[in-house]
Amino acid sequence: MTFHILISDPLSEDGIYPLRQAEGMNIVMETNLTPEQLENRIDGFDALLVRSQTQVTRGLIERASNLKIIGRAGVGVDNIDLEAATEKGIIVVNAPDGNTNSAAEHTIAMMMSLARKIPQAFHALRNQNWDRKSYVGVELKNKTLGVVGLGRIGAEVAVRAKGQRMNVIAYDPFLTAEKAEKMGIGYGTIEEVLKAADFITVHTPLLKETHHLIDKQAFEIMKDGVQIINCARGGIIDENALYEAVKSKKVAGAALDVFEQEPMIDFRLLELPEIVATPHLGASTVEAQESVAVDVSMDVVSFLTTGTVRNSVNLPSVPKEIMAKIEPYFDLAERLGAFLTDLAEGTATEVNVKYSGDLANVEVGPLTRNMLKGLLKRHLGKHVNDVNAMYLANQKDIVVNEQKSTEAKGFTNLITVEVKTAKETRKAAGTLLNGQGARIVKVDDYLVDVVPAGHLLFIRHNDRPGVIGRVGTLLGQEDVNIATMQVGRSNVGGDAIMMLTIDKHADSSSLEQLKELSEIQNVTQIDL
Ligand SMILES: NC(=O)c1ccc[n+]([C@@H]2O[C@H](COP(=O)([O-])OP(=O)(O)OC[C@H]3O[C@@H](n4cnc5c(N)ncnc54)[C@H](O)[C@@H]3O)[C@@H](O)[C@H]2O)c1
Ligand SMILES: O=C(O)CC[C@@H](O)C(=O)O
Repeated sequence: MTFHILISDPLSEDGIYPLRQAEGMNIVMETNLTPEQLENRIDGFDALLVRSQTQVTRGLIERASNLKIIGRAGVGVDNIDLEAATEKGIIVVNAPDGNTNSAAEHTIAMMMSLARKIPQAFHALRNQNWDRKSYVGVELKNKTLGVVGLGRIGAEVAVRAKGQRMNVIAYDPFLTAEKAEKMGIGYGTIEEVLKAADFITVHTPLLKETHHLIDKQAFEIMKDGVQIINCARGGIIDENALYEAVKSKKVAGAALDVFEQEPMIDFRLLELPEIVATPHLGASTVEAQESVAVDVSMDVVSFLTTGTVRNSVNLPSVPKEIMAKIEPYFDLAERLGAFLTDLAEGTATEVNVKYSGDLANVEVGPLTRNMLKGLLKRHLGKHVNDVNAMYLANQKDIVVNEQKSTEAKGFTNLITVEVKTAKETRKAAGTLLNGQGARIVKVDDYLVDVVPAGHLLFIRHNDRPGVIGRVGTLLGQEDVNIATMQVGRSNVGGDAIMMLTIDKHADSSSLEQLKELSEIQNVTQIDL
């Protein structure tokens, strides 16, 4: 089998070694495509690898009929329409750690350039202007650095700033007093940080909540003569507000690596002598580029060949040791979902899944997603997968509830799925028998023992003598061979069920004839 991989932004050749080395990978590197050319090119590719330049829009995703995975060689995924990818069942992976050090070093380099006006002085010197008066800087020592967003990069910047003997104060919604104390830094609300700092550096992702986090009001509460660094994402700082704040001398200087519109940046900003800038170079080191490309290439190979990834953005990652425990149940969960979608009449409105016994102590989200995949696939088609199953269930207004219990009714593990539709509520439970594979052990309130595979007939009937014989005879006449049969009843002469495994799919006329037999209430065929 060959997988087709398109790389649309420049990636380190050493970094894509895991892709080159893996078998069956057809790698196409086209890094100069316009958005229109990319839309025309994408169809047929299984994987797309990008950095921050390629805009992976809904339009592009819609044209990618075969795309399974998008790899972002870097951290920020704001250039990828995550909702559109999730909707289409495309997994998005990134490389969250590979460029942390480079971005932190770049931030410090930018802060020092700003403090000592190095780019401006160099520019003057290049123009043969030996000017020492205009470029008097300030020391970092004993100044306060305000860090907004103390994640991977923010924390590395804080550590390095302390090395410059700066006082560091940070704001991050997840920053605790213990963590701040351990790092030897102060912490406060965003307002407290903005008020206290001589230098401010932002390290949040660009989200709805962080868009223009630093706006006109934010500048107003800062110290006069504050200096600002943005090596995170354009858009966190409102560029118009920054322009005005620099013009009015409220802000003494700003160092920008990222811009609201890249590469078409607002060049007005660069006309201000107080601003130093680089063209999104935070991660542009040999080491970072190799590292992020290796990370993302490894995840792409792993996903295409084994279906597992380490750094998914739109699918919760499950630790390896937990995955090893739950993976054997994936197939059972999916088959239970498929079984119930055939068994229950009407459209599902609520699905309740109960995990019992051994499964009560593990992360079961991936099992629920597999069950939903089985449940939805019948009606929504093959594109339903682990990535979009929960999303699609929400979209279809299906309420999904998970429950756990240590009590498994004599089984070591049990998955019970109850599906409610407008017409009825149906239930099935399955278990994984040690060494013998999966079994459905209960349908509604009847105990059974059926391998959840192949063609099944579930028949409800009145418990009367001769019904089983008539069903067997009719199926024989229709050339449908019965492989196994289970029977059960609520009480003598009451409601009863038959669960048959048959060797081939029974055609609709055979099913109609079965339904017409006396004492038969209902016949459902299930193909697993
Ligand atoms: N310039 C570059 O080339 C470059 C390179 C790498 C990363 N980045 C960017 O740097 C940023 C940080 O990356 P990271 O790897 O440290 O991410 P991260 O996820 O480790 O850290 C982000 C932090 O921001 C915090 N945060 C979220 N909303 C916040 C808010 N409203 N106020 C304060 N804090 C908030 C989060 O809690 C988290 O701790 C991202 O935007 C990333 O895209 C840029
Ligand atoms: O691709 C790049 O060089 C930028 C990467 C950086 O912005 C990131 O978010 O990881």
